[in-house]
Amino acid sequence: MLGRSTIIIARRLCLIKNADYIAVMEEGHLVEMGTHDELLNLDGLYAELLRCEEATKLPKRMPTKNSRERKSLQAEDTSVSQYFQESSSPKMAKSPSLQRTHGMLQFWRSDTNRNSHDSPKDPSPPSEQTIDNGIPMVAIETERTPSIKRQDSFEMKLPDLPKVDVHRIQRQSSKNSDPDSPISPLLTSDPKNERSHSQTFSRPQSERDDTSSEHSELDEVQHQKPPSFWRLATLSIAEWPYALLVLVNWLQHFYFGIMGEKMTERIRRMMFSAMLRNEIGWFDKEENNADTLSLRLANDATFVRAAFSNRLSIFIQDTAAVSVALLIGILLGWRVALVALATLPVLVISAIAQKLWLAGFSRGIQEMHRKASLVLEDAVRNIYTVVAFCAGDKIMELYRLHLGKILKQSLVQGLAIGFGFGLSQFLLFACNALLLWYTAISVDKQHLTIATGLKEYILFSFASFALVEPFGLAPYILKRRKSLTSVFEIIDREPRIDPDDTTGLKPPNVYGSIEFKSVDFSYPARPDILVLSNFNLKVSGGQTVAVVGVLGSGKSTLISLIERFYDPVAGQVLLDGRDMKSFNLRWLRSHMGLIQQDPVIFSTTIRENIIYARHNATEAEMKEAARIANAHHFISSLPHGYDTHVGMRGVDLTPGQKQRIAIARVVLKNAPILLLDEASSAIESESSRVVQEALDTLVMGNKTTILIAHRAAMMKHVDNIVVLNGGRIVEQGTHDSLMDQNGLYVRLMQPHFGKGLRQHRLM
Ligand SMILES: Nc1ncnc2c1ncn2[C@@H]1O[C@H](COP(=O)(O)OP(=O)(O)OP(=O)(O)O)[C@@H](O)[C@H]1O
Repeated sequence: MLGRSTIIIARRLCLIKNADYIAVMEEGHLVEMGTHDELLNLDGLYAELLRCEEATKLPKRMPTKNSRERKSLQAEDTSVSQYFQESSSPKMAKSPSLQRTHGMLQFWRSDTNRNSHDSPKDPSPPSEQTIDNGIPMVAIETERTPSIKRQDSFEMKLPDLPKVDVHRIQRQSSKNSDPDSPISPLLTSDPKNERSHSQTFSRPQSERDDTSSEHSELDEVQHQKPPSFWRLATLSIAEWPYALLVLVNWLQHFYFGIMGEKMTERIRRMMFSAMLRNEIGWFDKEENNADTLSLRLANDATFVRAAFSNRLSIFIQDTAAVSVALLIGILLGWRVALVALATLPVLVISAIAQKLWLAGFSRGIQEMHRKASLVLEDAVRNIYTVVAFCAGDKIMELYRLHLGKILKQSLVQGLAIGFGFGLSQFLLFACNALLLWYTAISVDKQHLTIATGLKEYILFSFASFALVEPFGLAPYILKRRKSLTSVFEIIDREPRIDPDDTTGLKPPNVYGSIEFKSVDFSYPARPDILVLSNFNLKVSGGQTVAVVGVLGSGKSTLISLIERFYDPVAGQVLLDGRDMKSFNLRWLRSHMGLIQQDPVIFSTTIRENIIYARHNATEAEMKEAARIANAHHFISSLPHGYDTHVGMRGVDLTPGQKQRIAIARVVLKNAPILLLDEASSAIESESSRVVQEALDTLVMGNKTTILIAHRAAMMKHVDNIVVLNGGRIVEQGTHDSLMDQNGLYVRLMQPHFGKGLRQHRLM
């Protein structure tokens, strides 16, 4: 360490003997300083510490030759410790100087042991006035004035409260207790007697006394042996439950965990299939949008698991704990058990009130926070408008207003919550205090021993927690009962149009004639607005009918009614002269090929997307369908061909490519009825040409086709054109006849004209 300043904080003093300076600290003060030799000559704290360190190096316990010698040494120890106990008050014993003295006493004891071992015939301790090195005890006490700590002075200032003479009661209770009873050590055990359990069960005490002197040495030798594994088998009855507890806990979590996982999986599966079974009208509702449903699927099932599986395990555990506690409590002392029972309702009410109180209050604030965050959401969504109108300050002001309201509400609620919470806490502690008070009274009146009293008190303290816990769960379940009911609402709901209904007709042949007979229709989400009113239309089998009209005139609605996504409010939709409702729904839909305005592409491969229509289609059939749809060329040019993944909802494809895949799917399905909702926009011009060619090929067949079209070129090839306005047919005929009429149809066929027309609603 040459050329370097070194500061060592030493715990082993022998390491710093050669240090230039040794500083001895006590309670933050420097009390001694000097070299090793100087400090030894000073014979102060350093010397004392050194002696203690030396003492700890000695063997802790020197073997004694026989029990008589040990007894005599114990007697000496006792006399010396009595000397210290008597000569210093309990408060004084806490002072550091006296602790040091005590450390010296320890040192002296070991020294004595060593001496006794060396010269057993002269076991007498040194004079009471001197210990080791002849340092006078009195001198130590007077030299180092004991510092009185804060808690000492606090204790001294306490009023002289009445105290229960614990020692007297315990002496009496130990006299009264039956040592031969096998239950007594279990029921009256205290930490001091804890080790006596196995002794009690193994052998009566009287026998032990007789043979104690002979066996004590043997016992000692046995105790010094390292415990073997088989010693586990000799655990006493009191110790076995702890081992069992581990096993039972493990089993509880294992089985309830499995049960919970299975339950979650089953509920999710049931919810998912129940959701898919519902009619389209159900999905139109605001509360059943995709985001909400996926959230419900994720959260509600987990909640049911939490409510039933996890809570059930806690409930069973707590019920068992309370029952056992009550039983033991009554066995130990029925009086205290009755008082504990009386306090339980108060505990339960206070716990429930506390949780309901908190849940109720937080709900209001949460709602306010939600409203405030809507301001931000609105601003972010319309950020261009906000920035363009320099409306940032205005939005900020609005948000500040919301926050101000929340602050005001929170202050009021904070006070109320504080009071409610305090009250329920008070009740909790008051019940505890009552129990403790009554236990003390029972001990004082000698209805109970102090050990039993303490056990009863601790037992009921734990039992009250176990009792309150399941009731505490009630508000959680109440609060989330909406989720609980929502799960069963979804699972138990009977769909208005049931795809799993197997009772419907499945005729072997379909001619494909479709008729709308006096149909009134409004969407379930907007029941007051009639989209179709007294609508009549007949499409013969194999005929191609084009439906044109302004935006929102009800064209797509016709297709939805044919597919039975919805049922008419009044009137009938007929297939081959029979009400659509009389057919089996799966059969009906399998005879229709639908291409929607915005084609649906699943996030899988192109192959999977095409064969979605017919899973047993061969490779050749699939490719032929793609060829008819003008899709084979572009698919083959992709690196993975038909096995190309199209990304989420087909984001990797252009709208035209998506449209052609959808057409290929319908071609593959080869259904006798075609329903085409032609996209009027969103297809790039190049793609538009190939898409239109594909559609033209599709329409040219001899299938019944209902086509929502926007192109004049297409209209020339159709058998009948229906012009809709406000849910009514305003014109009908071939292209040429309608052109001659020079009505709405002519205007609609002018490029981009139809979009400017407003529809007339039927109310
Ligand atoms: N699911 C729905 N729920 C409620 N109203 C709807 C629903 N679908 C359509 N509508 C309304 O019904 C009316 C007719 O819609 P429809 O889609 O049949 O018109 P469209 O003529 O096909 O229009 P577009 O050419 O834009 O597709 C419109 O006013 C529309 O807003």
